[in-house]
Formats: sequence, structure tokens, C-alpha cells
Amino acid sequence: MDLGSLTLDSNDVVRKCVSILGIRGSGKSNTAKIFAEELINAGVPVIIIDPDGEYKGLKVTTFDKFSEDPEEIVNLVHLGRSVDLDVNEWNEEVFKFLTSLMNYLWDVSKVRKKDLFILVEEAHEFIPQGERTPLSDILTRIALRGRKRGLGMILVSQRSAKVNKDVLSQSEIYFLHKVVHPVDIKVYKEILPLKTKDVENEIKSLTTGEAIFYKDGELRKIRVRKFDDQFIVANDLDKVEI
Ligand SMILES: Nc1ncnc2c1ncn2[C@@H]1O[C@H](COP(=O)(O)OP(=O)(O)OP(=O)(O)O)[C@@H](O)[C@H]1O
Repeated sequence: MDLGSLTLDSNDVVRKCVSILGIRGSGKSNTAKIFAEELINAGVPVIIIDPDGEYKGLKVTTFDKFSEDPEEIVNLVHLGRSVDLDVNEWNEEVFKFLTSLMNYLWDVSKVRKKDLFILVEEAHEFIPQGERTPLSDILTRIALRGRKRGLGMILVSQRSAKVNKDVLSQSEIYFLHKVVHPVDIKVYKEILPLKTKDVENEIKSLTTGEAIFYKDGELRKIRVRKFDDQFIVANDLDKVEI
């Protein structure tokens, strides 16, 4: 996986929990998009929970209307297709649908065990700290115990301190873009094995597209390549309604 100044082996990231954090404009969605693009190219499908319609340029099938039956989406993903769930209207119906989709995925993955990722944009909205919902329960279970069923998770958030701490602290791969708020800096201090001053200095120096990469004790500053928007037209497949 070519992410820019960082290369990863896709076999080394599957079934893991990845957290991509940073303030608005720090480049975290671009990083998530590049990460997803590289997974898709490596044959690992991604289910994207996409409240802001930011993932259109990827080779995905977009859904923007949701029935109560998630089977079709899961079958599509198990055939190797990635899907973008354009959930820009967050209402009870969408949350109910996502809950049944994730529960169904959890159940069938016990048998099928196909490697895939669930990418959760605005993760603080779906797996909030200090609040439990049926959706946050199943997403938490997937993040913490999905490995045996082939399930990996990518959490993206600009509100690090508002994402469920258990899930965040159990991530195995971190891309930490710039943050400025002290509560978010505190979260970075809890994640990184650095002295407080060093964390502050590292974060301060980050520009758009730069992040602190942390995995298996390896820690370094990286620059993520920019997503090539030119592919958007070619890859933006028709929206599908089921
Ligand atoms: N690696 C990069 N190299 C160059 N430009 C980048 C890079 N990452 C992001 N950008 C640019 O910075 C801007 C913000 O990027 P992006 O949307 O990824 O940030 P963000 O942190 O996700 O913000 P938001 O929360 O508002 O979505 C965009 O215009 C994007 O093109």
C-alpha cells in the first residue's frame, strides 16, 4: 500500500483497527481515502459510512437509500465490491439500518470470515464516548473483536476526545494529524509513547497532509499523498437503490 512517504503491506493491516484523527482541514479524510483506495486495490473491500459524501472518487458502489434488508449489501461486499453508504441524512431510519447491517455482517462473518474493513467517518457520532446505542454497541464489538471474523475498522474523527476511549485506545494503527484543542492533545499524549513536550512539539509542526504514524512501536512523521480527484468521474459509479 503506497500512502505517500509510507508503504504498508496490506497483509499487515487487515483485521486491525485503524484510527485517523485530526482537526478539520488537517487532511484526515484524504488519508482515509488513500488508505481505503489502497485496500480496495489490494482486493480488500471497504464498507464506508460516509455522512459527508466524501468518498465518491473511490471504486465503490454508492447507496443513498436504505431498506431494512442489509443482506444485499453484505453479499455485494463478500463478492469483493466496496460500498459507500451516503448517510447524509442522519435520522432514526439510517441508524436503524446501519445497526441491522452491522449486526448482520457480524453474524455472517462468523462463518464467511472474509477480510474486509468498515470505515466510519465522523466516528464520534457513531461510537461516542460515554454514550451507548445499539449501533455503537455493534461497532464497538466489531472494532474490539472483529479480528477472528476478518473484520477491520477505520475510525476517522476530528473530535478525538469524543470517540469512545476503549475503542480508540485499542487501535493498532494510528495516523495522527494536527490537533489544537488541549483535550485532543491529551488524547494523543495517552496514545503516543513520548514525553508530553515532545508530543506537543511534534503536533505543532504538522502541516496539512502530514501525520504521526504509530504502529507496533514504530513512530514517525509521514506525508500522505494527495488523492487524485481526476479518477472521480471515471470511478463514480451509478448510485444504487435497494
Ligand atoms: N496529503 C495532502 N496533500 C496535499 N493536500 C492535502 C492533503 N490532504 C488534504 N489536503 C487538502 O487539504 C484540504 C483538507 O483536506 P481533508 O478534507 O482531507 O481534511 P480533513 O481533515 O478531513 O477536513 P474535514 O474534517 O473538513 O473533512 C483539502 O483541500 C485537501 O485537498
